[in-house]
Amino acid sequence: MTLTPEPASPFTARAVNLANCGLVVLDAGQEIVLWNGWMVPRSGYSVARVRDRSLFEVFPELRGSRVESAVLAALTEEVATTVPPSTGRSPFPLREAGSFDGARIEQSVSVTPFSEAGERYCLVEIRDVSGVVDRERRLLDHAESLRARSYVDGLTGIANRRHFDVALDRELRRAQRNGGALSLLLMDIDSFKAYNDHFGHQEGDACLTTVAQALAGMLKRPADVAARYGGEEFAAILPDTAAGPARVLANAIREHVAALGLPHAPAALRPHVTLSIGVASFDPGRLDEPAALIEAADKALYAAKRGGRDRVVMDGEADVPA
Ligand SMILES: Nc1nc2c(ncn2[C@@H]2O[C@H](COP(=O)(O)OP(=O)(O)OP(=O)(O)O)[C@@H](O)[C@H]2O)c(=O)[nH]1
Repeated sequence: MTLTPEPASPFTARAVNLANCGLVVLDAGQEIVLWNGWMVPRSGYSVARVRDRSLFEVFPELRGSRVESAVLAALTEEVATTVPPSTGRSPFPLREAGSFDGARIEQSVSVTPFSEAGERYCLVEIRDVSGVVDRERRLLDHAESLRARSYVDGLTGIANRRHFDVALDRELRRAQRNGGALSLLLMDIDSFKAYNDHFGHQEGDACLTTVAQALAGMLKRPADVAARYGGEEFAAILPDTAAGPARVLANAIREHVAALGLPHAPAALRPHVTLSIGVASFDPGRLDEPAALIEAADKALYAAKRGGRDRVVMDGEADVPA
């Protein structure tokens, strides 16, 4: 099985053929002088097929690859190189033993120069790292899905508070830079304690989810963010939206939620679930930091509650007595 410049002892040949990786030795002319048993079923080439042929004649697609550079560096400069698995194509057209139409195995290739009896050679070791690469891929996918989930509210499926904080900061900076508009809506389900007390906490959760989805459905622009701000409180970040259009949208959201006709508790103001909404808009020098904007929207929301609920109050109207 093994091909060497000098006949290998049966003991050495057996060990080389048992190695759990591809072992290929090239002479100074890049011709194959050793091809171990691991290579045969994975490449489909027997020792006889590769004998005295250049590695690059056997595998023309290696020309111009990192493996060719590594072989040249080893044979001309005696430099050892490891070619790690890459996200692109694996260098050698090797497949699982016995499967010639399956996927290429992922490979880590090292090329090491050595001299023997005044002749220069290089040893090419090819390891099957498919398992490791596969695990890494799955870990990356998992990390990505965890990252995505960490920005989503587990109950309602809309953005969570963390997402809201990041988005508000980003959009405020953008508004600062471009001198653009930005509005923030803070929304609270009216008399939600009564809802929970009457229907139970589970029904309360279902109601929160329905309202959250209804809110998200009302925001049409890609940069708009609908978020669960806290318990039964929601927020909407509306980039490029001045106070006037924000009021119109806030009223549309309020009406849309009311029109869902979700039955409310007898103790509530209306027979159906309603929202109170506070609106504040980016105002350079006054409301240009997240905390200030949130405080203004919260004050407006509080005024909406004091004013009788099921209404929209704008920043600035908040000080008007109910
Ligand atoms: N089911 C459910 N209830 C929640 C959740 N988070 C907060 N709540 C409830 O929401 C209710 C909020 O009540 P309050 O802050 O007293 O306000 P309210 O009854 O909505 O009254 P107003 O806001 O003044 O209209 C509390 O009973 C909380 O327990 C949640 O995740 N699920």
